Amino acid sequence: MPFEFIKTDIPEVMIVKPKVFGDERGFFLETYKREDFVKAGIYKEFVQDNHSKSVKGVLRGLHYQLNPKAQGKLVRCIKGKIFDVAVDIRKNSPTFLKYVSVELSEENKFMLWVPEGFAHGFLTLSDEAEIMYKVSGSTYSPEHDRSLRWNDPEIGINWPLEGEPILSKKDKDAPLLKNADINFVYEI
Ligand SMILES: Cc1cn([C@H]2C[C@H](O)[C@@H](COP(=O)(O)OP(=O)(O)O[C@H]3O[C@H](C)C(=O)[C@H](O)[C@H]3O)O2)c(=O)[nH]c1=O
Repeated sequence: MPFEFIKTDIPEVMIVKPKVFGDERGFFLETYKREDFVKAGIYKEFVQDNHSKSVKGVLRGLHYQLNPKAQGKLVRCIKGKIFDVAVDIRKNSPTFLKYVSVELSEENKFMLWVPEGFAHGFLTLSDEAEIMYKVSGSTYSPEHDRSLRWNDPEIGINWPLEGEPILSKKDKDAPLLKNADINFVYEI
């Protein structure tokens, strides 16, 4: 099995550890294989691939797209290191507002599966970091794109910050949860 699916404190959120084949030339790894991910319960079709680069201290998030354009994300860091976070924002979920955080890096090659119904964000820990992530469910829909304040005390993410983060205007002005537009409902 080329992937190890590691459970987290939130059942739907998984850390995916790919099998890395190293040799004197470098390395090879499979970064996605539908049959293995379906077996692990990640069955939604991927419809878009994204790639972003950030300098140290950049914090992107917390972002999500509203239903019916919700997105799942399979995130990996191909250069540098990030502190990646998935927050459960599904109303009446037993893990509502709980979050999973994990360091994803060029080194560890770990991936984080962020399902629909979760807000996603990350802090850039290395001088530069590049992430590539597969998106399931819906393609980008600006009308459904939403932000949630990165440091909302109701969520209380313990970001490993060294000073103030570098934020986009959208993220600086993001609403707190109590004012946010969220329409995810937990389904058994
Ligand atoms: C997300 C997205 C953005 N764009 C355009 C819209 C803006 O003109 C520009 C930058 O967008 P934004 O500032 O929203 O990029 P991020 O701050 O990296 O947002 C992403 O970062 C967090 C961590 C996420 O999980 C989401 O994928 C996404 O919200 O790219 C597109 O054309 N397509 C897209 O799918």
